[in-house]
Amino acid sequence: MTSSPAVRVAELRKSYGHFTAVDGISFEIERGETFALLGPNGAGKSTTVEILEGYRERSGGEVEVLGTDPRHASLEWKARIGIVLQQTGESGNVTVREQLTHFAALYPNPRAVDEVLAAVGLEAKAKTRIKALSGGQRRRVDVALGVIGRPELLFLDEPTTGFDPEARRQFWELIRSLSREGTTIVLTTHYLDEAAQLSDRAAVIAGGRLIDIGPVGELGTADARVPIVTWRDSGGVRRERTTEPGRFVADLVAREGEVAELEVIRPSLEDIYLGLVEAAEAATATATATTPVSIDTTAPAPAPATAEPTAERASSSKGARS
Ligand SMILES: Nc1ncnc2c1ncn2[C@@H]1O[C@H](COP(=O)(O)OP(=O)(O)OP(=O)(O)O)[C@@H](O)[C@H]1O
Repeated sequence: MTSSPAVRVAELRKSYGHFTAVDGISFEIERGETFALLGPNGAGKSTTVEILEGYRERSGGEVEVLGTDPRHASLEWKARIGIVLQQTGESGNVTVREQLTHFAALYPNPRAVDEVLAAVGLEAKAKTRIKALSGGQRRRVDVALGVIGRPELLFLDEPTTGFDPEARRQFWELIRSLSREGTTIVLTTHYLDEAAQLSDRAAVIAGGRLIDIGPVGELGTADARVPIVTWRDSGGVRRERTTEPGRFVADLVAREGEVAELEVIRPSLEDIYLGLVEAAEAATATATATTPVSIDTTAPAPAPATAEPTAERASSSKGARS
């Protein structure tokens, strides 16, 4: 058992032509941690994760995943990693059980197919062909394929998109049980409640830069985390921000007796996240506005950013085969 982190990223950079998608990001993920990567569309999350998975080349910086540079990943290394992609093409004529059985055979120490079927709530659909499943049920197959190989490190990219509320709760339980078994989990999601429920720590990325990182309850400034007490009196709904909500409520009740619609609201991860992203976007806009632009009429026009073909990522199981 080694104590090196599961993931170590130092000054990671990725450019697509002239466009810098990831701009010097550094972080570490401890073994056994559930770590969320948050950020608006186009922030650079998928690019970062694809580099960690070994499906995309980086332009600069250092990356180590389970002690290996993903650039030089072996088949053995790939078998230790599970991947649930944002979108997969898992469809076809085979049944759910056949698909899981087929992929389980590719790993040295797979989970039992029945155990995985139960964990993702697909027992009743085991004999159904994948093409006959609903979108949310197919997503569950994606998750099942990501965990069947008993990965040490599991990447989940928007795992619960299309899940109904019950399926999401069930999925959260699955992730918690994987985490209890010691699996390291890297979660990319736009559902901030999901990140708050599941993650130990989170990183927020915007414009290719890391704008905050820490335990989910400690992101943002202390000021942004100040609770708000709300209640109703004859003048309408009242709100008060206070770092001592208990004392404030005790004083309020001592003064006015029982008050209507009393609530102590702590800013959610979503509130904190939106504040962080807004501040980062405002800082970028200010920096852009104050940077003098010199126009060199003799210089050739810059070439358009070259689009790099989308990295050929595949489900973990395919990764293990290739
Ligand atoms: N193959 C590519 N060629 C050129 N630019 C790309 C390529 N892939 C991504 N980009 C650009 O890099 C930036 C980061 O994209 P990325 O997919 O990493 O963002 P993201 O944070 O995962 O976004 P989302 O939340 O929408 O999935 C975007 O501006 C995107 O347009």
